[in-house]
Amino acid sequence: MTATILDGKTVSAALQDDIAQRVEQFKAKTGVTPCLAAVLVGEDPASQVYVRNKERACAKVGMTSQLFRRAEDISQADLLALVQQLNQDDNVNGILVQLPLPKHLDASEVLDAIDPRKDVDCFHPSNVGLLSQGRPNFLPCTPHGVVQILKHFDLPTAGKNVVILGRSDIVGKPLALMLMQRTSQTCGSDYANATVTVAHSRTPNLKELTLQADILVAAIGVAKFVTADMVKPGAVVVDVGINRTDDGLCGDVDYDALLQVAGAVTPVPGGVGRLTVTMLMENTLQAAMIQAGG
Ligand SMILES: NC(=O)C1=CN([C@@H]2O[C@H](COP(=O)(O)OP(=O)(O)OC[C@H]3O[C@@H](n4cnc5c(N)ncnc54)[C@H](OP(=O)(O)O)[C@@H]3O)[C@@H](O)[C@H]2O)C=CC1
Ligand SMILES: Nc1nc(=O)c2c([nH]1)NC[C@@H]1CN(c3ccc(C(=O)N[C@@H](CCC(=O)O)C(=O)O)cc3)C=[N+]21
Repeated sequence: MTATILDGKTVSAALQDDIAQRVEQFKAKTGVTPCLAAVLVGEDPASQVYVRNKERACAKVGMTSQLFRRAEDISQADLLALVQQLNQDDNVNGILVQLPLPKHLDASEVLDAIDPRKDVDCFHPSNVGLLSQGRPNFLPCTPHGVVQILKHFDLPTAGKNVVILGRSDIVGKPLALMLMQRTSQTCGSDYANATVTVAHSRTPNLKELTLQADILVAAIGVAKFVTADMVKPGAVVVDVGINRTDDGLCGDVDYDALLQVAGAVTPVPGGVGRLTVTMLMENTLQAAMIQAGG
């Protein structure tokens, strides 16, 4: 058996064409060009990849992007002041503060300071609350990207056992929230209604769990952690990991070995990461529309 490769590039290109058209219409109607501001403190490698690809994608769909690079040793007060400045800037529709932030900074305080209407990452407590209640304002980019890939390849989640490795606020937790709902805001009830298990570093007997998964999502940040013996034959494997190794970028799953076992698998690069960027473009357009009054 050779797994279907869930190519994120095709999915992303189709969605970006649609976003570009809606950006064009929005511009024609309002005269406003949606603008995304990203704040990058220090030099986290995964963030560098993200920042580069975001700038390209903004240009592609007809939006503007601004990057605010700050030194590793920026103070909490200076970073909060930057966020306030972007909150108040009417030309900025979306604000994204790259994570992780250096250890001396209080990330929660910084993320809480972002105007919820510009919170394109969906990190603000009010946006997370709305998401958990099934009435989201923004959908978090990476989890939304995972759902869009599954939809594109006609792999519904309803009634399926989904096992998510990782419980972070950026991937594992919001993805679990989305998939356990009765319906997905963008993809309907077939792309929700899963039975979700979330595993983490304190989960014993991980392999017993992963072997139960119809859909296995890896988001832990450990290169090639998921091996072929952990996957049920025919299962769908979604690899969210972005790890930099001597051989380039690689995900959290042993991709080559899994091709012989899984029914379908996302590559890294060229998988979920592409969709994260694209769903960020979608959220920036949504933010601009909300700020323009509907
Ligand atoms: N493709 C994309 O668009 C994106 C990719 N990423 C990538 O995804 C990966 C995960 O990112 P993120 O969620 O931010 O990571 P975090 O480091 O915030 O969280 C990692 C999670 O994995 C768990 N974990 C770590 N090691 C193990 C293990 N050996 N067994 C079981 N669970 C484990 C941790 O458990 P515990 O909670 O107990 O510590 C934690 O819940 C990274 O490679 C990151 O670069 C991130 C965002 C977007
Ligand atoms: N506030 C915040 N929000 C995030 O969503 C966030 C973050 N901080 N910090 C870093 C992680 C990581 N992340 C990636 C997104 C896209 C690619 C991406 O474009 N990946 C391409 C890479 C292609 C390439 O250039 O080689 C791919 O996988 O095909 C990678 C990584 C978002 N993150």
